[in-house]
Order: sequence, then structure tokens, then C-alpha cells
Amino acid sequence: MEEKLLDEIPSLDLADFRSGDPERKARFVQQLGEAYQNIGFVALKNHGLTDEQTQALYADVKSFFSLPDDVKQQYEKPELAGQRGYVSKGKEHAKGRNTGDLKEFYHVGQEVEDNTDPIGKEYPANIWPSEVEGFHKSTFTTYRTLEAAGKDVLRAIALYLKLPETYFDDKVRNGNSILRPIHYFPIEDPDAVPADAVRAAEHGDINLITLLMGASADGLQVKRRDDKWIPITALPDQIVVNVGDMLQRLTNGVLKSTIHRVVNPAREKMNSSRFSVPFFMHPRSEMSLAALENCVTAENPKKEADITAGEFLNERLIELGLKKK
Ligand SMILES: O=C(O)CCC(=O)C(=O)O
Ligand SMILES: [Fe+2]
Repeated sequence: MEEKLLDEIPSLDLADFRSGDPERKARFVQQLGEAYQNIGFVALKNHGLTDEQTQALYADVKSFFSLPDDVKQQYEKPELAGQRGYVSKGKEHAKGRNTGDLKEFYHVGQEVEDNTDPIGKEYPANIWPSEVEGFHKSTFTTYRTLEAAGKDVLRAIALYLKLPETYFDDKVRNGNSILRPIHYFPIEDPDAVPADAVRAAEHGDINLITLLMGASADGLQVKRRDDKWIPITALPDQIVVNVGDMLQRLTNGVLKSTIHRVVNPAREKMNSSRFSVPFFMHPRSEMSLAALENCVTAENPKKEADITAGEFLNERLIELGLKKK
């Protein structure tokens, strides 16, 4: 495939994939696949979240983060490697860095409703803040809606990769996905934070795919192949959906997990908040990320050793400062 240098990420409509019209569906698959072979990101509308859901979610997320730090810290559980509940300001740093990001966030994880699936025992229970009544409902409704959208995006990816459409279904069923409402908090005095501290330092996502709400606010940038940073401009009704490192590894680099970051606002605007809510779609921990056979060719020899999703996640949590060795 000829790879163009794009100035913006392609926009797609999930309704095309879900329409039942074979032509619309095939076009969606092709455009998604090409975008993922190229810049690794798309903007997606008709993802299934209603305006009411989105508004309720942001209201609850804002209420939570406006609580005093000592109240929020009651919901912080370092022994869970930050995988559930609150993670306080500056705790997480990008792989290969020491300076913490200028953000605080909250993790909502999988709830396994099918008690015949033993994977339920692998997951720590979710933690719900008692101060914000709607938080449980609004975050978990969002979790399920984005999980369903993600499953369809993975079906489209499977078709693009010439796999059976349902290839990923079993692998993500009761998977270890995480919804992460993030607050990039206001900075009163920019001189009081480390000079190299940023909202989110450049990184690739760990998981299979990320579905991100809130990229319509300024700051998110992706690094193009020529090292130019491209600002992401999603419309309010779009989410951004990108390839993570697990999918890049599975496809032997055919699909691209593109480096991205959230830059600080101008100095005089540092005193403002930014909110976003990524959904990191993870498979079950036993999924093998060994390169797919049809992604290994003479021109594209196998790049990385075999690893499972669970092992890969563990390595990365240590590198992010969330888990002790
Ligand atoms: O806040 C954003 O817009 C992006 C966040 C992000 O890249 C991440 O949490 O992995
Ligand atoms: Fe990210």
C-alpha cells in the first residue's frame, strides 16, 4: 500500500459498518484498515454514546475531580497497580521517563456477569466513590457502550486482515479493558512544576485499540512518520479510535500504534482544566500476541518474540511506574 503523509486523521462512520449494506461495510473496512496501516488513528461518529450519556458522564467526572485531594486519595489503591480507582497527580509517567504527567485519573474495569467464566476471579472489584452518586452508572454505561463499539471496530480490523470477522470476539469477551476518565488539572504557577512536565508525555497505548472521548479539546497531537506533530481535531460527536501496541505486535507492525501526546496549553492558560475519557480495549490476559501468520512475509520478517497480553501488560505497568517489580 502506498503510504501518504496525512495532515489530519480520516473520519469514519460506524453506522456504515453496522448498516447491513455490504458495500458500505466493505468501504468502512478498507478505509479503517488503510488509516491504521498509515497514521494509526481515525475519528469515528455514530459510536453509540448519546449526548445525554456523554453529558451525564462529564458532569459526574467533573464532580469527582473537584473533590479535595484527601477525599480522592481514599480511592487510591497502589496495591492494585492503579488498575482500579483513583490515581493521583503526577503518579504516572510515560515509558522511558521519570517526570510524572500533569494529570489525575480514575480507572473503571471489567465486571464479569457470567459466573461460569473463571476470568472474573482475575479482576479486582471496581471502586465507586460514594460522594458522586451517578458516577457508577455513568461511567459503567460508557464502558459498555465503548466496549460494544470497540468490538465492531475489531471486527472490521479482522476483515481487513483477512481473518474471520469474529476473530477477536472470544479474545475480548470479558476482556481486561479499562475506562479512564482523566483530569488534566489547572496549574496556578507554571514555575512550580518540573520544567519538562507535560499533560501527557509522548507514548503509545498498551492495549489493542483505544476509543477516546474528549479529543475535541485542544492538546492531543499524533506523531506522523516524518516526525511532524499533527494536532487531532475531532468534532464533538466523534470519538478518536487508535491502534495500541498489542495490535501492532499481533500484526507484526502492519497496523501502526502511533506515538501521541497531550501538550500543555499556553502559559497564561495553564490555569484551566482539560477532561478526556479514553477506553483502553484489552483482550483476556491469555490472548497470544504472537505475530499473525499472514502478517509475516519475506519483506516484513517477524519482529518480536511471542508474548501473551497479560505478560505484556505487566511489563508495561512496571515501566509506567504503576507497578513494583
Ligand atoms: O487525553 C487525551 O486526549 C489522550 C490521552 C491518552 O493518550 C492516554 O491516556 O493514553
Ligand atoms: Fe494514549
